Amino acid sequence: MPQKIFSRDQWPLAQKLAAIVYSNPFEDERWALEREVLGKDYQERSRYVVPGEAEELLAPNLKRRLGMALELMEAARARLAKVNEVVEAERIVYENLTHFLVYHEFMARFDQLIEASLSGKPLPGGVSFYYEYRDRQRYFFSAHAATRFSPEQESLYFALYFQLRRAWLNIYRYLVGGSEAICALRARIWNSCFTHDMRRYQRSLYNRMGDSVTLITGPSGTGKELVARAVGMSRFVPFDLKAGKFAVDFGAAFYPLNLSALSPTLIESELFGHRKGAFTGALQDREGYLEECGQFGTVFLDEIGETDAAIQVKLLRVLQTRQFQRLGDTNLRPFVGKVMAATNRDLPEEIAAGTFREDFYFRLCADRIRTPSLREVLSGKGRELELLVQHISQKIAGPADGELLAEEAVAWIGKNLGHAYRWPGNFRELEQCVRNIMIHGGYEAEDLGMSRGDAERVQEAAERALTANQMLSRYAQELYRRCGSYEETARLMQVDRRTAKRYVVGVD
Ligand SMILES: Nc1ncnc2c1ncn2[C@@H]1O[C@H](COP(=O)(O)OP(=O)(O)OP(=O)(O)O)[C@@H](O)[C@H]1O
Repeated sequence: MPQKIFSRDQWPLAQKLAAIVYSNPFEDERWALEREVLGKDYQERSRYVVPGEAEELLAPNLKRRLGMALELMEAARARLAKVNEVVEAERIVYENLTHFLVYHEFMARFDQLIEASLSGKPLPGGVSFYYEYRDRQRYFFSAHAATRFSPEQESLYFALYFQLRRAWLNIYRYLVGGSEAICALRARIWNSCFTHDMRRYQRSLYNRMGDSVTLITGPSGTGKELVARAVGMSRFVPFDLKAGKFAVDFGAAFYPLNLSALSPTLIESELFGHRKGAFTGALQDREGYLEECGQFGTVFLDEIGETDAAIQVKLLRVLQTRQFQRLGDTNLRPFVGKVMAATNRDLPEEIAAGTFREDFYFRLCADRIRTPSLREVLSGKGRELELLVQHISQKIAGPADGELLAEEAVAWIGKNLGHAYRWPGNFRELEQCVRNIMIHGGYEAEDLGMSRGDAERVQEAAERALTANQMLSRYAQELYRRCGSYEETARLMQVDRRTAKRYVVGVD
């Protein structure tokens, strides 16, 4: 007969503490759970955090939760040693809380590994603290046969929690902001790493996520590449027990390729690799990214909406069969990594226009993430603009002058652009705006006055005697190019979506 290891009073608390550990840290429900557990002691967290700020701001209740969990676990451990059979649900919570405690004890050590890898200098000599970590797990797990694990399982847990820490830091490190839109984006990225069910992920999905392609869409300059890096660098990497280190260096396992910047032959050669002599200039055999990236790597196909039909077919085949050939070679080679793709185009619209293959699209969209426009990010309450400008100013002017530059830039933007400015270049434009303010004391916004592009268009209209409809069509095409969606184009033109599309596709 299975027996309980948590007392009747402790059990609800133990369950909730474990649920927090396995919930998405960027979702509101998780914080609601924390509030429930801590009651009047709960401290609100700051959403407005830029990378590098103290962790306590993000997780102000962590110490208290750790204290509570440790107390429960010591009592449960003593009971566990005395029972023959343990209730399964309690065993699971006991295991979950062990991970929670041990992970936090070793977090700083994980951070050292992460920093080293991101700085391009992974620590030599493997992971020295692995056995300390394992022994601390064993302190709790060895209390009963039901919670003892094989060495492989122990190292799997170690690798999973290293992944957890990487994901957490990567998401915060790259994406700045505390608006609803950015918080929702962070939560979405977390799901792309661990799914919405982290217990299932830990049980069975951790080494299957490479099978799902992640597609990132959103207007230009909204951080699609940042998102791709955050997901790609947060993939599961197993710990090699024999070698005493992780199977690959996560910091070197991300392979970005901008498809709009390269010719079709170069794209193929970069992705698929080639045999010596496959084309002029192919002086020796070469591995492509699909091969080089290996099982734990990620190939990021940026600007996927710009690829020509032939490449779309080839990529579709890779995703369907998980095999490919080097250029000029007949051998089929397996592709075992993950693919991510990004575009600012509206792919369903591209499909309707016949420029993007539908079957390819449905191979790409197993997991979709949309990055919000800067206008959307700034539309909520709060001091989001200040926060973003501060982040940018620190980056470009350094710690000594960052603060001052930020104040100057926020004041300038408030006075000259105001809330109505729509930031067509999104985050990238904001960066350039701050730089201009630093260099020239001001910024010539695209929406202010007539930009050179607009002037040229007016001149063209006059010379070629464009009709009003043709003129509108040029304008609509320009808007569509910048924002990538018919909805947004329609909103900016203040017409309905069908009309906007008619102008974009062309009325003459
Ligand atoms: N939320 C954000 N937090 C911090 N930096 C951001 C954010 N969004 C965008 N950026 C910055 O904006 C710039 C553009 O980002 P990125 O290149 O990832 O955009 P993109 O969406 O891939 O653009 P494109 O479609 O033109 O390729 C980068 O310098 C990036 O660091």
